[in-house]
Amino acid sequence: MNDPWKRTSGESRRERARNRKDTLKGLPSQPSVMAQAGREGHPPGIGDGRLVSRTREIDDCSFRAFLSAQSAPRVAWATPDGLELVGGGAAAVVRAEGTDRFDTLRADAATLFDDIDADGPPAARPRLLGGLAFEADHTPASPWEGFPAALFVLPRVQLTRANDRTWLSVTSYDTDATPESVAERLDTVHETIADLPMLRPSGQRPGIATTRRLTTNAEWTESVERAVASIRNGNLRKVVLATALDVTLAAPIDVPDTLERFRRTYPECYRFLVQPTEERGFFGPPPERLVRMDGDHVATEALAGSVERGDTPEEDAELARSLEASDKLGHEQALVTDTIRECLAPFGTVCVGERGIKRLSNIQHLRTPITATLDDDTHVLDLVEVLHPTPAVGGLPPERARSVIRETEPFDRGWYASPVGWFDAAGDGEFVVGIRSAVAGGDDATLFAGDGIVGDSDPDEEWAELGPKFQPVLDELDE
Ligand SMILES: C=C(O[C@@H]1C=C(C(=O)O)C=C[C@H]1O)C(=O)O
Repeated sequence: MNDPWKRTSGESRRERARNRKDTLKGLPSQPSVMAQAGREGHPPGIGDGRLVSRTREIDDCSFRAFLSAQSAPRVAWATPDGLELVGGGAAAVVRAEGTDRFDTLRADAATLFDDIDADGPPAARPRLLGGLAFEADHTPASPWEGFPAALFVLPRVQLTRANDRTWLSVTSYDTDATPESVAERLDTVHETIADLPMLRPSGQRPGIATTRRLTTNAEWTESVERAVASIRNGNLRKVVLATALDVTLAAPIDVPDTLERFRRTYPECYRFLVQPTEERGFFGPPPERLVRMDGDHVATEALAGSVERGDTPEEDAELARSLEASDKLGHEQALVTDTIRECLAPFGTVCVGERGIKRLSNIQHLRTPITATLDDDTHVLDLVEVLHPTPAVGGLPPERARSVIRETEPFDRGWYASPVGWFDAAGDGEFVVGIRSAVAGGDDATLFAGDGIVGDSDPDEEWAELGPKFQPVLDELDE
């Protein structure tokens, strides 16, 4: 039988979306596209709504104040090269569970974006923002309540900042959405923006009452030794083992404020927030791009292998040299580069750049830039699906590493180390790897940090390497 989810040669993305949509109409399952702009209790089903988005350029304003004023779902996205998005409420939510979660996302997004009516510049075009859990069979238990296996939000109201310009967008997905009604709502929201204070980050950190490592030093040592033995006897080549840190805060966390402070402390990193409910948000300043797709151009990177920063420029350079000279770290990082190249090869021509150093405020990593030119019509989710998890956060062989992770880690990774980002109606988008991150709300935060383990890893050295990976979020929680 013809499988409507698989691409047949010569079929364009638009045709594929149509075919999938036809298939979806016949499916008895719960619709995963929920329109939430309309009257309560009567969301239009898949394909019933119409996506209408209106955008206008506005004077710059405080994105932090805007984000704070929004009710959940709330999303934020900022790139080191200057694109910033913050959104609140949902015109629509696309969610998916299980092993076919990427198929569901692509199909439902195609339905949502079909027949789209949007004005405004490309920077402010409608995007679905969100992410996925590390594992497809993820179930949202504590601390991940509200986070399904995949969730993307098309914000009802959104601010966009790019090239020193700012836009406000209002979007609706409803049976009776008209350009006029959405434009009217844009007027109303614009008036409220004018009243927002120009908030700077307060510098007021919540403070830490208690911390609890979910893996003890002894357990870590045992896990690393077991992984090393597995690697030495040839069952495994690399596995990234993570640890979690439960933090009880002295006062409730202000996530928008925390996020804003990363702008100054980690300017070379991305910043993101995915907050499906009022209770908890997943956020952080990750340094690592999973993939960016713009038309037929793809950019990604292999980031792995770490060393601390030095106190002086000389010490810093010396540490960088030791990173570049280390056979162990070079091997650990080369596995990531080779795997990414192999994953992308079926999609087009891959070009692996020269390995260098990525310096963050508190750590340095080996980094190889990788680009590709696509042969064919591709959706960024196709690339996310083949790349996640790269051996920078999973391991090799992928399935064996995943089962080692599941058997070893005494906590749920949830969305940690997972793809977080956005995609648009054309299937373009950008995703980071959700590391240097935490899930937090009220007085609780859970932070995550992981390390690549290879045949000559030393448990104590790897344990010491976890500290700098908790540090970005931990520093912002501590008074
Ligand atoms: C897994 C993490 O980071 C990853 C692991 C690295 C390593 O093992 O050296 C370096 C960068 C990241 O790819 C993390 O920060 O939690």
